[in-house]
Amino acid sequence: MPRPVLALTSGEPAGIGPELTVMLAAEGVAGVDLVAVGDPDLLAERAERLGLAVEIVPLALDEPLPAPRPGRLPVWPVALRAPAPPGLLQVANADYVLETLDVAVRACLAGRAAGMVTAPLHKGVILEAGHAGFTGHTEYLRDACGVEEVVMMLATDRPLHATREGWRGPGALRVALATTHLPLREVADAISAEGLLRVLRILDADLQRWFGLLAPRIAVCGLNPHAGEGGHLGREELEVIEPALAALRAEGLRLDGPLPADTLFTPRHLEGVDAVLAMYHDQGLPVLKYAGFGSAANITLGLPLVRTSVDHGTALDLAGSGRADPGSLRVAVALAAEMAGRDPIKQR
Ligand SMILES: NC(=O)c1ccc[n+]([C@@H]2O[C@H](COP(=O)([O-])OP(=O)(O)OC[C@H]3O[C@@H](n4cnc5c(N)ncnc54)[C@H](O)[C@@H]3O)[C@@H](O)[C@H]2O)c1
Ligand SMILES: N[C@H](C(=O)O)[C@H](O)COP(=O)(O)O
Repeated sequence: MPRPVLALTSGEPAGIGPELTVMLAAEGVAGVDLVAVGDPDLLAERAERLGLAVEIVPLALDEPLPAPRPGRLPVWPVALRAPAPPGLLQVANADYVLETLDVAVRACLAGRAAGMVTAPLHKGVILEAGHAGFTGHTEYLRDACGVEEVVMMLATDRPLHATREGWRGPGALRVALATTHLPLREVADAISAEGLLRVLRILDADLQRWFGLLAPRIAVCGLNPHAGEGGHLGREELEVIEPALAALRAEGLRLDGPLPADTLFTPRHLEGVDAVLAMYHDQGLPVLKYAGFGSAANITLGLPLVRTSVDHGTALDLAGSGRADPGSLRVAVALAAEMAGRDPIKQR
């Protein structure tokens, strides 16, 4: 089987993305043709700063890739708009970051890459550059691919309580989100039965498609403490979540809940569960990151392409220091390669 080509966008240029990219290139990735998307001079500078011997090979999208070897990094070039010293965000480089995503999407949709892996970007600086409404890769890729709904899911291969096979197997912890990046004040209003139907259908379908989990079992969190305490602590469970789950059960989905989130994330309740749907970002992701920060990956479900990402942000405090841990990037690349090899449906 040919090695999958993966496009690795190097992320916010002032953050740790460029140095993680060259770290990975220096150590090499078995079984994958990794092509960075970013500024070749920036990547060369970060490699030199870290004392890494990395041969940067700029290429046009349609040029053949050189034979992969540790220390060689093919790059689909995108030019920085302004110098990018580590740790110092430049509004002028927001368009550079978005262009790297556009190039990777183009490569995937044209069949040049089997998937994309993204190093972290900085949402704030992209908003400051005038891209109103920007909320992250997830929704940007949804729009770039022309689909209506996507789902953010993080998975870790080292869950705290796992006893078995990691993120590939039944011991994995996978947490998907019903809502992503919005102020907490707006969360309750953003949860609708229609939205839950869309999210859970995508989650169910893509756990099968990308993870090979037939008839996955999904545990759904309530929104309120104790899942609303029978309506005394909020009525969203009774009026929104339960009706949506009932409709989906009638379609054959295997759903538990809505369950109190605090006890759902305990070993006994996670037993046999393939994924948890949390109602909002900080209901689900702190648990996931506590269990596996540094060895987890972020996956966008619902896209016509493979996209994985790291479990962390731009870490401006570490940028340029060489102290950032490339563990999550390794996991994101390995998972993207596995997903690309599994997909039986090339296009939705
Ligand atoms: N995939 C993504 O693009 C992504 C993911 C998360 C956050 N972000 C963005 O990153 C920016 C900064 O977010 P934040 O400060 O909340 O989170 P962060 O992950 O950048 O940093 C949180 C803490 O974790 C540490 N850390 C992060 N990555 C590390 C690594 N690889 N090795 C060692 N330590 C690491 C940092 O030094 C910091 O102390 C924000 O704009 C946020 O939106 C992007
Ligand atoms: N919520 C994600 C996390 O905490 O890791 C993250 O911000 C990434 O979001 P995008 O993949 O949409 O950029």
